[in-house]
Amino acid sequence: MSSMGEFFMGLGTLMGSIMFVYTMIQQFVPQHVSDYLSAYIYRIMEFANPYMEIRFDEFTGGGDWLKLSKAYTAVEAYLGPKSSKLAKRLKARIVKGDKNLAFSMDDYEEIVEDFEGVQIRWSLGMTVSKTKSFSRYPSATEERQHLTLKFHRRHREMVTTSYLNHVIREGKERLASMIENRHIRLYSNNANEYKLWSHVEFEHPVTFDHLAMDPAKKQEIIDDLLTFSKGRDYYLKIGKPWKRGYLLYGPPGTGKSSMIASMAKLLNYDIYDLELTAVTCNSELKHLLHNTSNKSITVIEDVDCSLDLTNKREKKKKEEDKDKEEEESDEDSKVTLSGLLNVIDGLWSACSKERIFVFTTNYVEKLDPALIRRGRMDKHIEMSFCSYEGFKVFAKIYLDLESHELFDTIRHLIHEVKVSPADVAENLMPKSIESDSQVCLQNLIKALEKIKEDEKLKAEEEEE
Ligand SMILES: Nc1ncnc2c1ncn2[C@@H]1O[C@H](COP(=O)(O)OP(=O)(O)OP(=O)(O)O)[C@@H](O)[C@H]1O
Repeated sequence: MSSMGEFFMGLGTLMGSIMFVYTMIQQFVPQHVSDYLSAYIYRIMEFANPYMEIRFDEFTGGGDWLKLSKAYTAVEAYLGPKSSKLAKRLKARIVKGDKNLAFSMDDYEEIVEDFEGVQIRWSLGMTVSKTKSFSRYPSATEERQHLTLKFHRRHREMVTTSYLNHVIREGKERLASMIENRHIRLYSNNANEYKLWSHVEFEHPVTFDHLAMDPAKKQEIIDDLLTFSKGRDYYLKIGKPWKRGYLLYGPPGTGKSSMIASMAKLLNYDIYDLELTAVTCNSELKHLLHNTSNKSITVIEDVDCSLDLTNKREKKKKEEDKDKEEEESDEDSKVTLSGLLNVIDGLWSACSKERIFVFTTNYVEKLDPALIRRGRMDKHIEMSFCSYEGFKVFAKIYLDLESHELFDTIRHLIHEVKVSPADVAENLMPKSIESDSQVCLQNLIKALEKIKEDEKLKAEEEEE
């Protein structure tokens, strides 16, 4: 390690001397001679420097279309444990859910590791953009990190093949285990004006076990999700992007949001809660979706309320010619149905893997058929009023009861009225930890009888 350090000191002195002499000469020679000399000096310096560099930038792409580099992320993960052992200056942070501090290399810090007898130097640098823009995405465009790998050029072959393969493989393995052990994140696109997405740790305790619905239907959904998550080879074989769309529809309080939370918990995917009304145009929508991660669920809740995405468009189409319709829909909102279809279904959708889209609505009949056709929304799931099976799930969870003489009365009542699972849960839930299960069941019966009575009165009024 010291020999590499000594060499760099020696090399630095030599370069410094050459530059000094060159600066002196420059003052006395004409410009064209100076240009000629600088080209030569550059070549001499390159020749004298036996070390090579490979740089990994934090972001790839250009302008506003930056994407976090996968290679950088893998290298960063690989260097994590090495930094805490080798670096003299470290950054420390607390990772939520972990008792220990996590360490990484500080800015401009270097570490040297030995790989099969070869010394390899890693350093963390920073590029700060000179032009301070006032765009919505300053963090990505103005301050970017890069990791640089330095080694002797006689090891070029080994470093660019076996060493880097080893780095990327180990980094990816570490990333996978970090993702498995970390908390699911809930991202939102309208919480912070300086970031595309802000996130919180998603700590919702609901799982599929808590969902009150027909057990066979629940199992079908679980199987579908698990098959999807293991479907890498299948999607490659059929030549389609690895993505799946779910449409959850049904009245309020039937568990659509709880279903999304359960899906994320089952697959350990992050959730991107996309608030369409906060998106100003199709291009911003594209940018937002381009910056979501693989293994994630993008959710658009109450899609019927989100801009002009309902079958109004279909009706208009019949009445007016196409150009006029496009103009009008542009006036209504900048995010158009075709813009949305393009990001979930077009070429852009193939830029990521293992992605789920979930749309929810209380009014499925209002949606444009183009939005929900099979292939786009692969699975349509009706979340409906509470069934006797649903009630049994709540009774088991809240009261630890699997049977009771009052269950029969409840079975008949639930069959006769339309009551949402949310209402059943609300009325059955014990008012205090000590509440008697008999009392809880009686409360539910009273509530169901009241609903039945109200429905009867309403029907009579409508008849009159
Ligand atoms: N099928 C269900 N299983 C278990 N709990 C449910 C179910 N449906 C509703 N709930 C309970 O009712 C509450 C509201 O449910 P949730 O928000 O998931 O319904 P939703 O269909 O998304 O409603 P909305 O359409 O109004 O957004 C939750 O606290 C949840 O615990």
